[in-house]
Amino acid sequence: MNIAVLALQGAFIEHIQMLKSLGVDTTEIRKKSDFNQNFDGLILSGGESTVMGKLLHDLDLFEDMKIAIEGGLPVFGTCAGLILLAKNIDNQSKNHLATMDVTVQRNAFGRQCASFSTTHPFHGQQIEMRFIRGPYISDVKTNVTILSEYQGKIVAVRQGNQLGVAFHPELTKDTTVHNYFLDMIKSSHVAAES
Ligand SMILES: NC(=O)CC[C@H](N)C(=O)O
Repeated sequence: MNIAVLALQGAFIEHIQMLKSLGVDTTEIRKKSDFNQNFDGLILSGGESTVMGKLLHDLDLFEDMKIAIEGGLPVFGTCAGLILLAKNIDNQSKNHLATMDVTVQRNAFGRQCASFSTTHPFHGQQIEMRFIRGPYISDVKTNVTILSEYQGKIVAVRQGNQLGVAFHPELTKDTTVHNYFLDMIKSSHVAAES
């Protein structure tokens, strides 16, 4: 298995380290030609969604990425990565890849100094969740499955090949969410073969 990680800005190194600890190969996406290689899934890390969104355009990666995700490439967005995937952003007019039928509210849990960690269920399993200026998901269409809510706010969702979380699993030692993503990819392979 080989997972591409958008490596322009933000917490991408931590995703790469976690994937390596799970025995998964990684491809860093820094320029358009990196995206032509073969990989099984894509991770969009936390960071600053406005910066990453702009860089995707500047580096001419935007269209290729949007087409690949819409064509079924499994994608996992954490925090700013989730914002990149959202079709609607409540407190901002400009969206980015807009592949996921969710509305997000940026910086919904307060400023950097209001960052916190908690133990909370994700898809029925208690995991450590670390929130750093994270968004929450204020609305989803019926084709979106809610995987976690924290204090009445949706913080993890899945829509087909797309997984989005408002927190930072890559900054903890808990591999549950990454394993969930890897299982999504494995079952999409099985579906494609049968
Ligand atoms: N930790 C994060 O990824 C923060 C996301 C950031 N607030 C944004 O809107 O892009």
